[in-house]
Amino acid sequence: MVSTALNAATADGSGAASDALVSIEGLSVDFDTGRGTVHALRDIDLEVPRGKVLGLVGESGCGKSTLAYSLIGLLAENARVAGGAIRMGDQDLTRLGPAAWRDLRGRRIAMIFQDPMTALNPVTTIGQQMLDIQYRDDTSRAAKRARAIEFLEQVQIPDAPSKLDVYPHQLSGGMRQRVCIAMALLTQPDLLIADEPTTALDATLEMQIVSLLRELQRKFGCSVLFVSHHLGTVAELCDEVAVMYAGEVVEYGSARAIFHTPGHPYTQALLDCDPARIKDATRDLPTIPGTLPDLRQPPPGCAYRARCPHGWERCEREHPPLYAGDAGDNRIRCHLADAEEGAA
Ligand SMILES: Nc1ncnc2c1ncn2[C@@H]1O[C@H](COP(=O)(O)OP(=O)(O)OP(=O)(O)O)[C@@H](O)[C@H]1O
Repeated sequence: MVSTALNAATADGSGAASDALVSIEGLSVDFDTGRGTVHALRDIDLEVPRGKVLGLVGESGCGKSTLAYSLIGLLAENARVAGGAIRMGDQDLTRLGPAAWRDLRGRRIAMIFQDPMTALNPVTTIGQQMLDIQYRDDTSRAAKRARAIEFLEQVQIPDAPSKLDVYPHQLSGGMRQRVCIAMALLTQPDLLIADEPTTALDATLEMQIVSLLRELQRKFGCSVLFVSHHLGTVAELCDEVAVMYAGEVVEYGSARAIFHTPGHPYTQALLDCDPARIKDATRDLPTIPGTLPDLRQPPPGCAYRARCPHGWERCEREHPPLYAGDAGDNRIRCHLADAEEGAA
């Protein structure tokens, strides 16, 4: 079956009907700074498939968090949507005002953060915070309390009723992140955004949280946007993957295509640098030579050109569109994938 995330960007631009929960269409986001405008997202086309996990990977500074925060209306004050739309149902999220966002956020779209303390109020008990989230529900306090306990049990917190009375600092980091997941799922959102949710945890806890997320995503049927540096975690958890570079999506497709037949030289380089894939433990960890371009002045042509081992003159001159990849269910922003170029 063709991946749902691909339907909006069919090579011929026909935009076949798809089962996307969210369609990001030509989204561009700028940050205004005293030293110029940072073009953090440039013409992003992507779909978050309904009931699946979409992974977002790429080097630090490529725009992953900006994309994630765009989807929940939490961009920094100096951010500006410079173009495009984020469609969810009949709404364009880029046009929502504060009241509409308050209605949507936490109810239909929820987020878990890298540092659970970002989301938890340090001076309020876990129980009170979980009651507060249910303020819209027309149920008794006892029913809300029971639901809070039920969700703490869903995230496998032992002796859940007793945890309602504790403060966040009384829990371990792993337990705090479980509480955040319980709080995020409490309103049964359609979309859960997870921005590096396991980075602060050790490897064992990371795997526990990832398998918990997978189990809960299947149970609740929500869509998940999972932002991570850890390719192994993304491979474990995600159905589809978007690879970002310098504010653009440079490749996307099924996790199978991205990890087994990567088409973009940048995706290949990312995989080559993944510590989990390097068999020879005595070797120094390889890195991708060069640095991200200055996003105040993104280069014309291919943004990866200066670091790419394959680049040629066309890459400097012509910005590559998303071409269909060999895997059949991936799209690649690289002239190497241009079938006509190959045929020439
Ligand atoms: N508030 C801001 N003002 C100015 N520039 C910003 C702001 N927030 C992010 N940026 C810039 O936008 C670009 C994208 O940043 P973003 O945080 O989205 O990347 P990222 O891929 O999530 O990185 P990381 O993995 O380190 O979180 C970077 O060049 C970053 O410096």
